[in-house]
Amino acid sequence: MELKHVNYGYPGSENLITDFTATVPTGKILSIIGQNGAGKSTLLKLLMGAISPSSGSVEMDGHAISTLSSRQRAAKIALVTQQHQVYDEMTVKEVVKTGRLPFHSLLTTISDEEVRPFLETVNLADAKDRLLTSLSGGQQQRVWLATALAQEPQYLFLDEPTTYLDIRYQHDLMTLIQQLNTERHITIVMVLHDINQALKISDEVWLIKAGQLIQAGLAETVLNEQLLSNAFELPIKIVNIEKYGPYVIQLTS
Ligand SMILES: Nc1ncnc2c1ncn2[C@@H]1O[C@H](COP(=O)(O)OP(=O)(O)OP(=O)(O)O)[C@@H](O)[C@H]1O
Repeated sequence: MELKHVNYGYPGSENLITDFTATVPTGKILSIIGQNGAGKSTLLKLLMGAISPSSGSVEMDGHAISTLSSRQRAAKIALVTQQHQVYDEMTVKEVVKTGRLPFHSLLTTISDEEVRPFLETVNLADAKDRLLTSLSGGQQQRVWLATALAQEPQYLFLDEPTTYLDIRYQHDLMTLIQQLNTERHITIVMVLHDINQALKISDEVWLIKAGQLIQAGLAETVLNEQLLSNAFELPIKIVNIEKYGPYVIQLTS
């Protein structure tokens, strides 16, 4: 999947994404890093085909993403975001069944058996009959992940997946994401605010600033003091912690 010379501005706004060219590494974990408002979520929307570039192209397997129907896109790409539709009256298993809709015409034809493996993957099989709203924030996040996995995607996009999660859930989620990548060969694209998490989990990083790519490449190469200080306009130092590796610290008091 790649972006070629992409420009994009929201209707009525100035251009936001500027001449953006980069390739999503197939089968790897990619993190997009940059300041609030830099355009990270907009890049995910462009990659998903949810919005179209004003110029340039977004391609998957050599074809413009815009040529695929929304059902075809949903069978290849799944997204987990913080902005959820309201499903007040739905049980956990019913929510996960919505992830199977690219393969069915009606929700009612999807059996409980069909969604069980996805609930098991996120350790929520026992909660299948509970109302979504009765679960904690961290559990609900896992329901959304199960729903995305039910799409059996080649690409899994996660927009700030660790927001609202405690450090235990964050750790469990990152472990699960790594498993999905290594065992199911799902290409992962994540927007992350925690640079240390990105450094630990990502194969590659896109570092962006004001809608432009500063640098794309291997995580440990891109996440260096100079480029991070430039992207965030803050003094940043990277220290080496024994038995852990590089750790990014921000030097303002
Ligand atoms: N639907 C929209 N209509 C108009 N402007 C938008 C829309 N969505 C986002 N923007 C604007 O585009 C810019 C980039 O937004 P985007 O959500 O892509 O940034 P981001 O890097 O993901 O930010 P954050 O880290 O805060 O989530 C922001 O200035 C935002 O206000």
